Amino acid sequence: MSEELLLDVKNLHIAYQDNPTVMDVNFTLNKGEVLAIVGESGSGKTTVIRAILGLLSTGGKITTGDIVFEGRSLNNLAKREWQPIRGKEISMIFQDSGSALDPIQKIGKQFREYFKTHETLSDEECDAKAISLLASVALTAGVDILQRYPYELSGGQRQRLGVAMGLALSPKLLLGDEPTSALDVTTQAQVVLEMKALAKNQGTAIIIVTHNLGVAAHMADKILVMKSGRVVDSGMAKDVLENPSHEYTKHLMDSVPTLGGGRYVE
Ligand SMILES: Nc1ncnc2c1ncn2[C@@H]1O[C@H](COP(=O)(O)OP(=O)(O)OP(=O)(O)O)[C@@H](O)[C@H]1O
Repeated sequence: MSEELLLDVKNLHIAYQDNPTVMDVNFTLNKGEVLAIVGESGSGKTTVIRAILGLLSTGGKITTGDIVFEGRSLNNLAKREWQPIRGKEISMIFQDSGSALDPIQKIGKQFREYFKTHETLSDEECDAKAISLLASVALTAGVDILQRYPYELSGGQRQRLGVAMGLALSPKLLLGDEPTSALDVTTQAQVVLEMKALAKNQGTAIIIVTHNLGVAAHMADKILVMKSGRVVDSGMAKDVLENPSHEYTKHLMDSVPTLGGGRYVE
């Protein structure tokens, strides 16, 4: 794995309507590396990854600190400066990818439009690329899927589609906000593995937000544990899992039925 620095989050503080919500978050991510952010509901995980993509929800603001992506600060970028970054350099997949898709447009058309916002490709080239991406997330009936509407897919298929779309433009960084938590355990395991393999092939780094330490253990090179807006534990996944320094991490560990995420791959 390359040791080249991709993302440097420094002394990050975020407030909603002047209420401090995220305090003093620091971490780095190298190219191709996978980081999992874990922690209880409301601890600030989503806020951190939304800040990276400049998409804090209403009232949210970075009050101190910096987010540096490939040597360039992402703080205070203008809307037009974000356009070439979102999707192409940094993309995001959500808990329910279906909700991010247009319900009244066929999937093939959505892929074409997505590719064409960043590349000059014919319809046929877009379709071929989409089919190959879909195959890499185990959606092998690609031609048929391109003809369907999002609601015509199962939850697991839609999540796979979300992963394929998130990685469609070979971004350098993929942000996943609980991308598998709405799925049953077996499908979760498969989608996690597919996401990791596809990202690895493209050299894409991942930050995945999850409640589930099993998913984190299974996917991540590094883990960041958040509680009440602060980082309470962080480091290489193996070290954090084998030697948690904070009581809260130990408590999270106790709630994973099979250590090391075994349940997710069996
Ligand atoms: N737009 C907003 N305005 C005000 N407060 C907000 C806003 N969005 C989030 N918050 C608050 O910020 C805190 C952190 O929320 P965040 O969604 O980042 O947590 P999380 O760790 O991702 O939680 P979950 O696991 O439940 O998604 C919470 O207390 C939440 O209520």
